Amino acid sequence: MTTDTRLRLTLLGGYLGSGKTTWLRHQLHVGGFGPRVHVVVNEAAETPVDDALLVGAVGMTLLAGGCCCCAGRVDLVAALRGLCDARSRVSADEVRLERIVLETSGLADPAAIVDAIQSDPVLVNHIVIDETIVAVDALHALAQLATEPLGRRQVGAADRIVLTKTGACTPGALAMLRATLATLNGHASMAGAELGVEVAMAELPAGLVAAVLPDLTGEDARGPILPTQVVLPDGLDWSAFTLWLSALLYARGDDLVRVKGVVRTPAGRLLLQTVRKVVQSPEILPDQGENRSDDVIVFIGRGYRPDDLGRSLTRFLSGAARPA
Ligand SMILES: Nc1nc2c(ncn2[C@@H]2O[C@H](COP(=O)(O)OP(=O)(O)OP(=O)(O)O)[C@@H](O)[C@H]2O)c(=O)[nH]1
Repeated sequence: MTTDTRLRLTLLGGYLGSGKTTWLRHQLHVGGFGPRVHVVVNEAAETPVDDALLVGAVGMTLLAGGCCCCAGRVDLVAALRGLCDARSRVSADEVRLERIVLETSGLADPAAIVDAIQSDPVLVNHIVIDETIVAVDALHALAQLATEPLGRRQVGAADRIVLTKTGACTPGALAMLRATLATLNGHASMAGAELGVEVAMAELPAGLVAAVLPDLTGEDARGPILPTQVVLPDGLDWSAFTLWLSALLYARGDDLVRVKGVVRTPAGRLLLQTVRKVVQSPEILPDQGENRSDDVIVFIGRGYRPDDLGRSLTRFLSGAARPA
C-alpha cells in the first residue's frame, strides 16, 4: 500500500468581510492546522491588510492586486509551484511543509480555484485539496444570498461552512439561515464560530422553513463588485474622516460591501474595517515602521466610479476645514 505524500491544501473562502481572516487567525493561534503550515493570502485589492493580521504563521505568501480565481490565477499557480519546488528539495524524513492554507479573496469562486490547481499538470501531482471551508457571515448572509450569485456559488462549493458572527444574530434568524444554507448545499457540515472560537449550535427545529431566494440567473445590471482605493492626505483630520465615512455608509452601505485599511493616528496604527453598514471598533496594530499600505483605504463595492470616493473625501475635508 502506498501513502499519498502530496501536500495537503485547505481552501478557505467566503464572501467579502465574512470573517475568513478572523477565523484563520484564531486557528493559527491554537495550532489548528499543525506546525508545518504555510498560509497563502489572496486579496483582490492592491493594498493588502490581511497579511498584517496573520503574521505569526509559519510562512506566508501574499498575492495582492488580483483575485486568484480569475485575474490572479497565473500568480497563484506560480506561487503554489514555488512552494512545491521548495518542498521537493527537502527529503521526506526531514521537517518539511505538510499543509497550505489558501485564504481566497472575498470575490473568489472557490470552484474556479480548485479548477486552477487541479488542471495544472505540476500542481495536481504535488497538491491534494482536502477541504474547502467557507465562512458565512450570519449577520449579513441572507441579504447577500438574496442578491449575490457569487455568495451562492461560494456556499455551494463548501465541504464545511463556518457560520461567523453568530453572537450578533437572533436564534430564529440563525436557524432560518442554516435551513437556507442546507437548501443551497446539502452535503456541507456546519459549525458556528464567534471571533474564530467554535460555538455549539442548537439542533434545528423540525419543519423549519428556509428563506425563499429569488432567481438570479438573469443578467446583473448592477455591474461587477470591484476594489478601489483612496490614499489619505497627510495630517488627516481623523474625526472629519470618520464623519465622512459614516455618512457614506449610511447613504451607500448596500453598494459598499467592504472597507478596510490601516490609518496612522496619534494613538497608533488603527485597523479600520466595515462590512456593509457595520463599522468595527478600530484595532490598534503593532508599529512596524514605515509601511507602504498605511493610510490607504480599500473600498470594495459597485455603483460608483473609481475616482468618486477620493473626490468626495477631498471635498468633504475642505468643507470640514472651513469655519462654519
Ligand atoms: N462579532 C464578530 N465579528 C467578526 C467575527 N468574525 C469577523 N468579524 C469582524 O468582521 C470583519 C471582517 O472580518 P475579516 O476576518 O477581516 O473578514 P474576511 O472575510 O477576511 O474579509 P475580506 O478578506 O475583506 O473578505 C472584521 O471587522 C472582524 O472583526 C465574529 O465571529 N464575530
